[in-house]
Amino acid sequence: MTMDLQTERCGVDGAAAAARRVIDALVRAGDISGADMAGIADRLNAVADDLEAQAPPLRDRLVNMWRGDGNTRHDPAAGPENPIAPPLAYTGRPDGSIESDVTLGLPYQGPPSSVHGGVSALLLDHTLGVANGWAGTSGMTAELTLRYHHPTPLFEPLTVTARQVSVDGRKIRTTGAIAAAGRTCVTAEGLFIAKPLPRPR
Ligand SMILES: CCCCC/C=C\C/C=C\C/C=C\C/C=C\CCCC(=O)SCCNC(=O)CCNC(=O)[C@H](O)C(C)(C)COP(=O)(O)OP(=O)(O)OC[C@H]1O[C@@H](n2cnc3c(N)ncnc32)[C@H](O)[C@@H]1OP(=O)(O)O
Repeated sequence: MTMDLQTERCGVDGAAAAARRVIDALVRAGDISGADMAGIADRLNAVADDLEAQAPPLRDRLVNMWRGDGNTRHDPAAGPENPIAPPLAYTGRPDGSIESDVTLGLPYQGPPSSVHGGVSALLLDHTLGVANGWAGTSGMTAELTLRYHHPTPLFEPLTVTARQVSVDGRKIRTTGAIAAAGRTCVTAEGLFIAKPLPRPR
């Protein structure tokens, strides 16, 4: 049996998805488009003014972000309420592995038509962390070693996988990979140190 690791949906998801569309469309359009960028900047600033005027105190939002004890919804890799997250949606498997299918567009570009190496590192760091959560022993990333075997393509389905390999005292070792069309593009090995951090309450 597998399990969908996404948490409950809530209202900000729709606005975050729209913001994600805007980011993608802006990067896609650029200054060679005929778009009225000054007018678009005014409209986007008006949206930001509205949100800023209604935002709760930062402390309240932090408490809200860290409610519950499971996966969070705000992180920059899988957070459905964070517009800079693609976002990854995980499936956890009984063998301890987790998997996410994602296609990345121009905002994540590094080399031509390829995923930025730092973006791959972000996605793998987070995915290894979620694999630790799925396995039941989580920690802080102490070391993350990446090997970039082949360019990771934009605009094509990618599979991001991870699994916890061992727990030795406080040291947790976890591996993961990003593959495209069955070809491994990036592999990761992480050392995590178990260290409970209190959630803001
Ligand atoms: C990650 C928690 C998030 C909270 C989530 C809550 C619930 C989880 C539920 C589901 C999970 C879902 C999502 C999570 C997804 C993603 C997670 C994102 C991960 C991150 O984005 S995380 C940010 C980046 N990360 C940091 O910001 C770390 C900064 N750093 C420190 O906070 C400390 O540095 C720390 C804690 C690493 C160690 O500090 P410390 O004082 O606790 O440990 P200490 O020094 O006592 O060492 C004990 C033994 O570990 C060895 N050791 C220590 N560090 C080592 C290293 N670098 N390399 C090799 N070995 C090392 C020592 O050599 C000793 O080994 P020995 O016992 O053999 O002597």
